[in-house]
Amino acid sequence: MIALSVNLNKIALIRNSRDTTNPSVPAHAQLCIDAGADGITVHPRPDQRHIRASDCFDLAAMLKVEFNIEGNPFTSARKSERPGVGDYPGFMNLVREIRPAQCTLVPDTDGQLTSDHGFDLRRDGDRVAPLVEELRSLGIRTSLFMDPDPQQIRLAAQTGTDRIELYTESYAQAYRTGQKVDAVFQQFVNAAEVAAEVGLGVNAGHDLDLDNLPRFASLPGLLEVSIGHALTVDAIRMGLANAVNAYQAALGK
Ligand SMILES: CC(=O)[C@@H](O)[C@H](O)COP(=O)(O)O
Ligand SMILES: NCC(=O)COP(=O)(O)O
Repeated sequence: MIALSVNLNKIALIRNSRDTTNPSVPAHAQLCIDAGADGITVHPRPDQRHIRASDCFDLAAMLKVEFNIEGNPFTSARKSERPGVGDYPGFMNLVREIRPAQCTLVPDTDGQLTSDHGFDLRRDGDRVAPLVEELRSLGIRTSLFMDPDPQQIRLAAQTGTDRIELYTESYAQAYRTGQKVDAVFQQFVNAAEVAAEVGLGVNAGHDLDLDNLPRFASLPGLLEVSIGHALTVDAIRMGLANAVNAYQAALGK
């Protein structure tokens, strides 16, 4: 069964547009869980544009399902520029204190609009491996955000990580345009086969939606998808519980 981890970034984005606690991130996490979500994902960025460090602590205090915290491990602490909002402690400091079930390392720079590439482990593998070792020593399952590149995935195994998360934007784009969907999906199949060969679990995410998910769910060995943007948009139309049910159905569950 492929786990559905709902990313709550966009719930926090709506909240941050006012000085308010509405919508409540923990309350919406509970709605997702009550509707059958298998996990909750957040991506606290240094500018705290959506998920704040405080959200991560609030979620950690109430979640009874897997908590996956995603982010760039090399970000440093940053003072909040917004009155009443706590400072960003730095990604690794946050994860060390919370110790979520899973931590997905993502090579985003601070100013990126969204995540748009996987790790280059030829360049950064020596920096990433010690962090993977530390996180695993804290009992945290690790995952590295990767492009569907077999050579990079082989390098990921050398870091000691438990899993990779395949960055699925190229598949979503192919699906949107109807261009070369089979060929692009085959790249992900090849990547998943290499991951299995080198002993890595396979997660996936970014721009998965109700249209492209059923086909992607046929990926061999897929363990988990984390979905936020499209699911939140669908929830505006059909309600959050119905959206979670629809995504679970799209996963064949
Ligand atoms: C790594 C990834 O693709 C997502 O986890 C990320 O959370 C998207 O970030 P935004 O919600 O800030 O676009
Ligand atoms: N890791 C992907 C994720 O958590 C959500 O990505 P998206 O569905 O918001 O594009």
